[in-house]
Amino acid sequence: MNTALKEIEKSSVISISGLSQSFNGNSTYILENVHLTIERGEFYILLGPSGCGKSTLLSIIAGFIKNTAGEILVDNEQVHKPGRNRGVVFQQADSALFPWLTVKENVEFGLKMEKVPKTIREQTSSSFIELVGLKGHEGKFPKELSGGMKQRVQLARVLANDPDILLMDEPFGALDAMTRRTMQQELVRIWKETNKTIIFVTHDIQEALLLGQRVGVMSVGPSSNISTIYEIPLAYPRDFTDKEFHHLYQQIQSHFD
Ligand SMILES: Nc1ncnc2c1ncn2[C@@H]1O[C@H](COP(=O)(O)OP(=O)(O)OP(=O)(O)O)[C@@H](O)[C@H]1O
Repeated sequence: MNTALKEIEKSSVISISGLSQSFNGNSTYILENVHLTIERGEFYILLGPSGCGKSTLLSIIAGFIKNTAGEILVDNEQVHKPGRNRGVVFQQADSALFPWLTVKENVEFGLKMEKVPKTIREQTSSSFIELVGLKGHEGKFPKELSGGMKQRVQLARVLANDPDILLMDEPFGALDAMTRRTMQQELVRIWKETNKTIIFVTHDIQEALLLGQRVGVMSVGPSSNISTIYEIPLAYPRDFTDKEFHHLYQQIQSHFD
């Protein structure tokens, strides 16, 4: 391997090569020959039509699913199970949060499992509850919260475990348009404040362009892979009425026409 390539591999936090996936011994691959390199601190979008395999790819990176073929390295180690360096945020906060625990208890759950002392748990939950904008709601139960607030709790709980990488699977897909827009703005702020690496799955081109530094467009399945990668040169906060935004939107849309 040449020196330049070695340098890229060293700085990349995720490196996927020749990855393929089928289920139940089926000869049809859902994902076929996927290559992907993600840099530390990057905000990367996986964009593709429904059913192309976005969630499957994210679950492989999370270590929930073992890939059928190819190689996946996170922090230069082969992935074969979930790890503390990866935190997952799901679309449905309702199934991710514990309904019998308060906001504070939900956020502290992982730390409690790790036997982190109470005072540190409290300091950590308090700072992440503040970061996601839920100060004053610590004692509420999930059923007392709106959809957007529940997603904030899920995010605070994942951040409290301090993973380097956030894997987000259409986290705002179930929210109304206004809440979704607020959450997108908040996520960019939180990403900037925490320097996390984010891989964010969506099928919404506007969302992809509002959030990502790079957008990996997945082809229609089966045998899907990342067909084109767009570098998004727009500064944050992004404006979807911007001319360049509109131009990029149309370029990406043309993959699905
Ligand atoms: N555990 C599984 N067993 C069998 N097939 C599966 C399994 N998980 C996913 N699939 C199939 O793999 C394909 C990709 O599914 P996946 O959920 O990854 O797509 P997606 O792009 O995330 O879709 P959406 O945007 O609708 O959530 C689908 O055809 C799905 O039926």
